Amino acid sequence: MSKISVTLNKLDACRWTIPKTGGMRVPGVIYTSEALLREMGGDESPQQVMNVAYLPGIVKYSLAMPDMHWGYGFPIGGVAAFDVKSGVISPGGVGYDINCGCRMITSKLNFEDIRDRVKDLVVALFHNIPSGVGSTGVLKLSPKEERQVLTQGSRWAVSQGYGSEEDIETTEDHGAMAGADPDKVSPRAIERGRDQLGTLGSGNHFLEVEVVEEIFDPEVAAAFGLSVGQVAVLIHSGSRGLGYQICDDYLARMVKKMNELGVPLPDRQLACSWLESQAGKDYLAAMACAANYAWANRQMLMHWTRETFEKTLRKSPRELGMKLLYDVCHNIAKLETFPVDGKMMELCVHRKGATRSFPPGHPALPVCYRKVGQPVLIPGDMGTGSYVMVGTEKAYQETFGSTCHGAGRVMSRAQATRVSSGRQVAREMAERGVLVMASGKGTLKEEIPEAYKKLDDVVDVVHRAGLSRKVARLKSVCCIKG
Ligand SMILES: Nc1nc2c(ncn2[C@@H]2O[C@H](COP(=O)(O)O)[C@@H](O)[C@H]2O)c(=O)[nH]1
Ligand SMILES: [Mn+2]
Ligand SMILES: [Mn+2]
Repeated sequence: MSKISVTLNKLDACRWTIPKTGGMRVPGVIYTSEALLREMGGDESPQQVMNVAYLPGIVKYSLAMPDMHWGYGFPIGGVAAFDVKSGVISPGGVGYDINCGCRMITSKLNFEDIRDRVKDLVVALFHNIPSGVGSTGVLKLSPKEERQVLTQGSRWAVSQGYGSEEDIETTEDHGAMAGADPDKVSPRAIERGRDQLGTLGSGNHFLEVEVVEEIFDPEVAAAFGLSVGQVAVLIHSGSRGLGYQICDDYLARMVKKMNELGVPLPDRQLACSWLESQAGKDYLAAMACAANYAWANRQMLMHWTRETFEKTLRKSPRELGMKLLYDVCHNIAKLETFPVDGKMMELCVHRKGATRSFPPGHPALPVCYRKVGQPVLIPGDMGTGSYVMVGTEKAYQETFGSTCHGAGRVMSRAQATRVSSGRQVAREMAERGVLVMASGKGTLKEEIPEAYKKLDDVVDVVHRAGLSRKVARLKSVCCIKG
């Protein structure tokens, strides 16, 4: 990567701009705060915001959210939109874990109902939800079944008895992205996807039981079915080895053809293809397959979560009332329409570690949320919990309908492991009132809360900037990690 120094000009309390210099086609805009910027130290993600601005067809600006940190090519927390006619698509702008995302399940339970059963719950969840590096699930898909998963997404899982029609209604894109073509997925990726459906993954992926601690917006909270003291579950997982392999395959194909693009780029990791080229179309069709796999995956994980609650607490589905609040993706590229300079424009919006944040009235929202806006799920770390926010008109106008996706790392995994050397992380978490279990030997050390920015700080920025509004804060009670 060529080294260029980054000039950051403060625009207002929440925004810094990077002026257009060199080969940049648009300026950069970073949503953050003085404190978060200071904490980032030497992280090279502002440089990456600049690099993304070199890509052909980019519209308005190259954006980053306050949870930003270094990623492959594009920063994590990055958002960039490209004209579908003159722009490109880049696998590094989506990320290796295609359609990594979160889903939240609300319940009729109050913390009092589980207070004495938290240990039983975490043990049962850990036992029933396969997790860890390369973990395999209970299914070994036939080639025909896997093609169905890749094209039908959540609907395939529901057709097999994992959940209900109602779950599909409250999943982004109804849990299936159009245009998925399994013929654009390599045999190696298909092989990797065969036995990993219904598995959580490793490290940062988790399944967490949480309790609603504070409500900020009573009207929206009521529409989302949230109240203080209520028990909810947050699941964070993605497309497993299949998505990783698709990203890797298409990066290799696009890197090989970088010269054909005819546009000098500051970083090979920005490998991309014209949206109208065969490689661009093939990547979109393969990416949609991975997105659908991830939705089916989270649907199955949710099904086993419901079953685990039923068996452990000896309650019926009706008594538990475990309802899918919403499922959002935070690593994706989507063809969407936005106003640009007073005209509606067809764009390919890359959200890499960024969440869609659509406003009230948007036709893509389920009818039940159309009056209030899209639920936005923002996890923090295993010792903290998460926020539920709501999408806004400001995000629609300013950030191609996007907001942050989490707290975002401040330490690499290696750094976190060094810092926590000799510490009993599970015990520390228990002292904070969170029971944690992990598959990976080093996972808890890599995932210490200090490895992430403070969730309150990140959420404050997007709330003050108007990119999404606070609805509720939830506290972790127990968590299983990969
Ligand atoms: N509530 C929890 N949040 C967590 C945990 N581990 C990570 N995180 C947050 O999730 C996002 C996900 O981002 P990704 O880029 O890794 O997909 C991350 O930024 C953290 O803020 C957890 O155990 N519980
Ligand atoms: Mn992921
Ligand atoms: Mn993720």
